[in-house]
Amino acid sequence: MLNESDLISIRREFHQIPELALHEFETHRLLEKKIKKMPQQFLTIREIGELPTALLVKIGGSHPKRNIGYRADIDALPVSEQTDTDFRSKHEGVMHACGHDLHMTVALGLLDYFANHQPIDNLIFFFQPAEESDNGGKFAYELGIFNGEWNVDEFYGLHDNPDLPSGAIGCRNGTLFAGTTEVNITLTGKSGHAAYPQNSNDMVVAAAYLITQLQTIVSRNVDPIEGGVLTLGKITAGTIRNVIAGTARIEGTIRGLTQKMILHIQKRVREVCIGISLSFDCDVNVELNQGGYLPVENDPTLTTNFISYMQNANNVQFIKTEPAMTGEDFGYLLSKIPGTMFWLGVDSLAPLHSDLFDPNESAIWTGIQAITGFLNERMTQNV
Ligand SMILES: CC(=O)N[C@@H](CCC[C@H](N)C(=O)O)C(=O)O
Repeated sequence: MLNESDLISIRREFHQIPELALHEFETHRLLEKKIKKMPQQFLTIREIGELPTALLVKIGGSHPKRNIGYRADIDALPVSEQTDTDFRSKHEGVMHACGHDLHMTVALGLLDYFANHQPIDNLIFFFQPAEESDNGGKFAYELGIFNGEWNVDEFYGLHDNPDLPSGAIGCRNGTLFAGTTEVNITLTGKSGHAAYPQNSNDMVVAAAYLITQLQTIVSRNVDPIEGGVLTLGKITAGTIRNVIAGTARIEGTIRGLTQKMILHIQKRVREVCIGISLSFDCDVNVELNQGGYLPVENDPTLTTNFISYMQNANNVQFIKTEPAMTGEDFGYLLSKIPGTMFWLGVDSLAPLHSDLFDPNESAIWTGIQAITGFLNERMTQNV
């Protein structure tokens, strides 16, 4: 069986080979390599042709009453790692800045445990591509991969949390994560010579005003008690200092804990863009709902059961958490299959998505102990 040192080494292997959504080929191969080293008596590996970097693994139970699913996302982010660790990313411009390397390692630890200790129920592990973008979970579900003998009766999954103590389990009933909408805005004016601004329509200036006005939506049009987020994470405009940019592109994301709030922010984004179009006499094209994620809604019954176990387990530090404005495409799977998403504390000084993100690896072993304990308890229950 894998011990804590083995698992930390595995995490570091994954950390060095981060890959973007739907391009997790090296990661897929490493997952397969690790899984094939485990006892194969109860274990079945399934490839998915239309989603080649995904992996499904079933552990056959001794007296199965249900199929319990566990999901780990496997993709990374376009971030240039700035940590000075000796196992930093070998893929320039790509980093596991959201801790999905740690998610995979916890899942492998669980899989290894149950490959060595046959569970009562069937367990189905889903190593999922494309959480950060491209809706990997929804794509997989719509392929029908959970049909037939691979159906999942209840689904569990975690996300690492840099603000919780290492190894702590955080959770709440109801909404855990926000819903999201990706925002793409293209401004089209008229390019020209830097020395003759009167003959052009400068989209750098229009974009600057647009961003400033968009950032009044949350501060002036949203109930601060309910909250909402509009982040404009990427802007591209211009090619060189002495050419006036005829186009600009802004990419961002909307977050809200209710669909009503998300639609309200979407409406204001469109209205502000119309205003800029008029005031700068330019075309402003707005694309919304690209890759939007549903809020993560925890199933009341299963989550009450999960929280009850974690609150009473001797080896678990449980923390009841507030809703978060992070998105997670696990929200789609939980809209189809009841289950629970929860946090695993990793005590990182740098936040998620930071180029200095550095989770405490002790969380891996602690998390695996807590989750195996919960799953073993769950499989003895007749509800
Ligand atoms: C846990 C986490 O960081 N999730 C991502 C999900 C991204 C959703 C989508 N691509 C968007 O940007 O809205 C997050 O940024 O919260």
